[in-house]
Amino acid sequence: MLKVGVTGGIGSGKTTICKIFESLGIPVYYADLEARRLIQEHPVLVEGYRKLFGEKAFEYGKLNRSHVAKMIFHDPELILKVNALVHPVVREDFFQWSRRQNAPYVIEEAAVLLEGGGNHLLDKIILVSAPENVRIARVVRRDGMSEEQVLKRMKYQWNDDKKRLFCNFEITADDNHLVVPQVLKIHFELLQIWDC
Ligand SMILES: CC(C)(COP(=O)(O)OP(=O)(O)OC[C@H]1O[C@@H](n2cnc3c(N)ncnc32)[C@H](O)[C@@H]1O)[C@@H](O)C(=O)NCCC(=O)NCCS
Ligand SMILES: Nc1ncnc2c1ncn2[C@@H]1O[C@H](COP(=O)(O)OP(=O)(O)OP(=O)(O)O)[C@@H](O)[C@H]1O
Repeated sequence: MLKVGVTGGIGSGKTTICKIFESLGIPVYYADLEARRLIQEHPVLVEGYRKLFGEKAFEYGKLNRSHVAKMIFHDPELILKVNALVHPVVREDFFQWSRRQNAPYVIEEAAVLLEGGGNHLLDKIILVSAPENVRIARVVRRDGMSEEQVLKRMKYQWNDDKKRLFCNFEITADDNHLVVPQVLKIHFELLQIWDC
C-alpha cells in the first residue's frame, strides 16, 4: 500500500480535494482533526499542552483553540516546541491507522507536512495550490478569521514555490480550474504505480 501526502497552505482546498479521493474509495487521514483529538486524549500531549499553555489550554477537557492559537501564532519559538511535541505523535498515529486500511493507497492530509520533513516517510506527495489572496479570502469567508489572523498562520507555512520542490503532483485549486479531472488523473497514475 502506498502512503500519499496531500499538502498545501491554509485555505488551499486540501480537504475539498480529499473528499473527492474519499469518494473514489481512498481512505484519508485528516491530520488537523486527528491532532486536535490526540491533543485532548494522548497523555504526553495533554501534559505538554498544559505545560506550554497553562490550565487555560483546556476547558472542560476540550482544547481551548482560540487561547492556544492566540499564543502560538505570535511566538516563533513556541510554535517550534508545539510542532516538535505534536507532529511525531500524529505521524505515529497515522502509521498505525494506515496499517488498518485496505486500499491501493492511503492519504495523509496535512497543511504542515514538508516543513517538518514528513515527506521522507511518504511515497508520494500531492501539492494543492491556490494564490495567497484567494486562500485568504476563502478562510475569512469560511472561519470568520481576520485577514491578519490568516497571514499569521501563513507565516509559519512554506510558500507554494518551496513546497513544489518536494512534491510529485500538483492540483491547481484556484477559482479557474476544474479539480475533479486533476484528481482523477492522479488517482489513476497512483493505481498504476501501485500495480507495478
Ligand atoms: C493552534 C490550534 C489550537 C488552532 O486550532 P484551530 O481549530 O483554529 O485550527 P486547526 O487545527 O483546524 O488548523 C487550521 C489551519 O491552521 C494552520 N495551522 C495549524 N497548526 C499549525 C502549525 N503548527 N503551523 C502552521 N500552521 C498551522 C493550518 O493551515 C491548518 O490547516 C491547533 O491548530 C493546534 O494546536 N496546532 C498545533 C498542532 C499542529 O501542528 N496541528 C496541525 C496538524 S499536525
Ligand atoms: N477549487 C475551489 N474553488 C472554490 N472554492 C474552493 C475550492 N476548494 C475549496 N474551496 C473552498 O475554500 C474553503 C477552504 O477549502 P478547504 O477547507 O478544502 O481548504 P483546506 O486547505 O483544507 O483549509 P485548511 O488548511 O484551513 O484546513 C472552503 O470553504 C471550500 O469550500
